[in-house]
Amino acid sequence: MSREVNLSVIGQYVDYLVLKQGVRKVFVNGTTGESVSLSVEERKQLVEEWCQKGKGKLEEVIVHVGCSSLKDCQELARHAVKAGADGIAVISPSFFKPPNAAALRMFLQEVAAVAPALPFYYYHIPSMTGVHLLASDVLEGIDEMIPSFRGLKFSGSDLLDFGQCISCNPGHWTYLYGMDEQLLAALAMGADGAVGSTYNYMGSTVNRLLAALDKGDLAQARTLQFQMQEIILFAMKNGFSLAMNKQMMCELSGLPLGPPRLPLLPCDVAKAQAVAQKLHSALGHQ
Ligand SMILES: CC(=O)N[C@H](C=O)[C@@H](O)[C@H](O)[C@H](O)CO
Ligand SMILES: CC(=O)C(=O)O
Repeated sequence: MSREVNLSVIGQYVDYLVLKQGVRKVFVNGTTGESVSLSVEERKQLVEEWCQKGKGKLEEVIVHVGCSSLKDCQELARHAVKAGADGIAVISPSFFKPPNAAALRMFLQEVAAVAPALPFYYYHIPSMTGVHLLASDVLEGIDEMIPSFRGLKFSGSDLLDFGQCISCNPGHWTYLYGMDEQLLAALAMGADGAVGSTYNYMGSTVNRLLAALDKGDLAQARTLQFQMQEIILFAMKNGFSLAMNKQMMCELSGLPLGPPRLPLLPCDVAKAQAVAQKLHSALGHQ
């Protein structure tokens, strides 16, 4: 049961994101996209489909090209250039873990070097990689090593580390925060934007949060963050997982996005439906 990739729904999914959620920037083949469970060939096909179907609709397509093998990362980075991606991102390898921040920087440098014209991001997600290096240590001196380095996708809860990453900005780095339940705190710290699994169905909510903050309406931004927290906490109490997130994406988009691939197991549909119900009531729909 290899659970095949279904390329045919991507065009419709782009329309759903743009029209229903107001999401115009995507991060392809990341955690939610189960990139590490896919073959290099499948990842290439997905990138081509997203870039083609997103043309004229999406503003930015960042492609995650991280793998255990540096060679595979490089192949995917070269492919992302050809496919027309706007940027690439890389996680730390996690079976053989980099022994220190310098080793991870060297790994990132070797990937970035084959696609020097593409903006390059380090994707920090210690809960998944088990690599608990400080992101701020990884960033030390990275500007000189990787001229295309443009920033960080930070999916961790350590706002001390995140703050230190922001305070060392040479001026042209972008910070994307990836813990949806505490985005507002990260924005206060200086995050520029957000990438997260729940924005597949709370994209419009997070857009309202960002707009409220831009207007200086902190009370409204808090209200929206608390609503998002209520939904995420309810999901957590029901066993939130990548599989549940994917089922939520099916429920909310109405598209057959399918179950995850092994070793993950599908989520109980009734649980995802209960979370979807919670989402509607917390956000005041219906
Ligand atoms: C560890 C993890 O999967 N992080 C995701 C993004 O990177 C988040 O979007 C979380 O799924 C979300 O914040 C819920 O905890
Ligand atoms: C959600 C997210 O950040 C990812 O899929 O990588």
